[in-house]
Amino acid sequence: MDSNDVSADLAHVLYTKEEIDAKVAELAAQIDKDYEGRDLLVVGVLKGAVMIMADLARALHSHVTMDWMAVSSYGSGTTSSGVVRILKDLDTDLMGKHVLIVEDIIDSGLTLSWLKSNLVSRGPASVEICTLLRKPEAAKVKMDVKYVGFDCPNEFVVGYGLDFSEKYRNLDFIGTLAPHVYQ
Ligand SMILES: O=P(O)(O)OC[C@H]1O[C@H](OP(=O)(O)OP(=O)(O)O)[C@H](O)[C@@H]1O
Ligand code: HPA
Ligand SMILES: [Mg+2]
Repeated sequence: MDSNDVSADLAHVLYTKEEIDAKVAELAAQIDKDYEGRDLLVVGVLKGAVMIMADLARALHSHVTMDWMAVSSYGSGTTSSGVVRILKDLDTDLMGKHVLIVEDIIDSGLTLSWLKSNLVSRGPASVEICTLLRKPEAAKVKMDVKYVGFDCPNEFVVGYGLDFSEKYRNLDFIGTLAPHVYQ
């Protein structure tokens, strides 16, 4: 095998490109329906949400504007520190806007629960959450999430925006990392 082949670092494929594409189309159709007649601001959470944002935004038929926020709670490890830092704030004033936060994953839920209350405090008309993945067994806080792609196993996952030490974000599928990579 090519020593540069990333597939050697993966234990299992959880969601193929085709499964992700179908799920994103499903989420977009539901969002279009729910926000019919309303302008929507989609907020992508850098960097993990780049792939889902790009694909979801293109699948939406509603009028949307896009903005980005960068927060970090993981650094280079595999567990959340719980300390959320804003690395880049929004350029948009949220007052009176319908906001949809778009995330790649809800793991402990600490990042999004902090982010949601931060955005709610800015006076928007509404704030909802769309996440491609959620780990129900890892939840440390209870959160109301309107749009969920897949409930996934409580394992460290990579691909389609999700990284381990900044690697594997570019995979077009999602898989679990082989233990030898992080142990
Ligand atoms: O539910 P939680 O346990 O808080 O974890 C989820 C968050 O962690 C990851 O971001 P990370 O901080 O690794 O930054 P990144 O998006 O740049 O990879 C992921 O993209 C979510 O934002
Ligand atoms: O399982 C994960 N993989 C990659 N990044 C993450 N951030 C939170 N959970 C994860
Ligand atoms: Mg990360």
